[in-house]
Amino acid sequence: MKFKTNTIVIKIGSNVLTMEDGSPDLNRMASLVDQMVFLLEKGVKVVLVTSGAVAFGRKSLPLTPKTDAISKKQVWAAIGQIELIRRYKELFSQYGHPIAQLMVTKEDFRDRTHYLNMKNCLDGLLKNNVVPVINENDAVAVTELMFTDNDELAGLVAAMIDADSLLLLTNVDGIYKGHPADPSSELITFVGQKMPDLSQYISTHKSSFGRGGMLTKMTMAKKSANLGIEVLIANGKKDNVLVAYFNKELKCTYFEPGKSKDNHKKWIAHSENYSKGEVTINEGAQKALESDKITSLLPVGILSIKGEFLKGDIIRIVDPAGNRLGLGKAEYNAKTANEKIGLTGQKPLIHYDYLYISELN
Ligand SMILES: Nc1ncnc2c1ncn2[C@@H]1O[C@H](COP(=O)(O)OP(=O)(O)O)[C@@H](O)[C@H]1O
Ligand SMILES: N[C@@H](CCC(=O)OP(=O)(O)O)C(=O)O
Repeated sequence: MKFKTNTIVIKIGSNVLTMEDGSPDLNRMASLVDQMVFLLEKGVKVVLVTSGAVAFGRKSLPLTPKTDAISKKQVWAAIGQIELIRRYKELFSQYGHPIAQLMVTKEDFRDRTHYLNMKNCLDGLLKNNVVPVINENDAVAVTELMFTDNDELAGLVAAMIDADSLLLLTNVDGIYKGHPADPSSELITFVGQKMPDLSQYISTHKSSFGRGGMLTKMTMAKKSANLGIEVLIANGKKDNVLVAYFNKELKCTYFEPGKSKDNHKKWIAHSENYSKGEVTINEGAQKALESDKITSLLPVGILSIKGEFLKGDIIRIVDPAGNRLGLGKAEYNAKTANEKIGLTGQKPLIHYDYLYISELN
């Protein structure tokens, strides 16, 4: 197993930062910061995606059982985030390492301008050796504004900054063939690009404070690896986990990275949830897009168009039977696209540079 260590996104799950009774595990947090500083001093650029706001808030302000689930999450997150970031600030300050806080929602990944603004900020922080500390803005992110969990957010951030590695720290050593608590379950240590789906091994069980569970971790890991980022799922509750990572001795589930390194395509590949419309293409166009040739999607290959989209919006591409083929950025709006359906000699609806055809159809 070969690890590269230039830019790394480290995601720390709530359960890593909490003890069994739910109280913040400040010793664990301190140890992880020590190790992040170790990585920084070795020249690694570190971006931290951290959960823990709700868990920290829950401990400091008990709410009556009558409070509804959404309000609870908002109140605890709003209270807990200050505590969480204050602790990180104190711990990194001991070493003189500056940190910065970014609170984001799904909406911030939705359009290209927001996306590029966020990327510009992260690039600026990294250039100035500041560690960005990112969490979802749970106080405002409710229902459709929510990420599935911070694993999804970490994957989006890793793609955005073109990270080399994504390390998802949780409370188990990785993905097991079976329940992790069962001693006969075997840890899957390597997931190759061509390996079949692992979801059969994953139960819906989550840790006490986790949100998405192992299935989102695995889905995000696969997706990020397909985009050329190596991904490791490892146990953040184990001492020296980051040092072991640096020394290439980490016990974990490692996802082999694919070859893609194209940033536009990374953004598009992660945009499924934000797509505004759908275009059905004919068999000829499907063959061309799935071949190794550089091909844009032309109106002549389009059968029909659904939804209202504008220039710059992400649209889904489906085959004549409605199966999903990929995603792309529209070069013009739905009205113009409808007028051009089936016509030759027209500007592409999706340019190759902004086209992502999924390898996992
Ligand atoms: N096959 C499996 N291998 C490993 N863990 C699994 C598996 N199936 C379910 N899990 C559960 O997934 C949990 C980790 O996911 P999650 O609770 O979302 O963690 P986090 O809070 O770190 O994001 C583990 O504690 C484990 O109970
Ligand atoms: N943003 C939330 C965490 C949400 C989340 O994804 O939690 P986890 O599954 O533990 O990574 C918080 O800070 O409490």
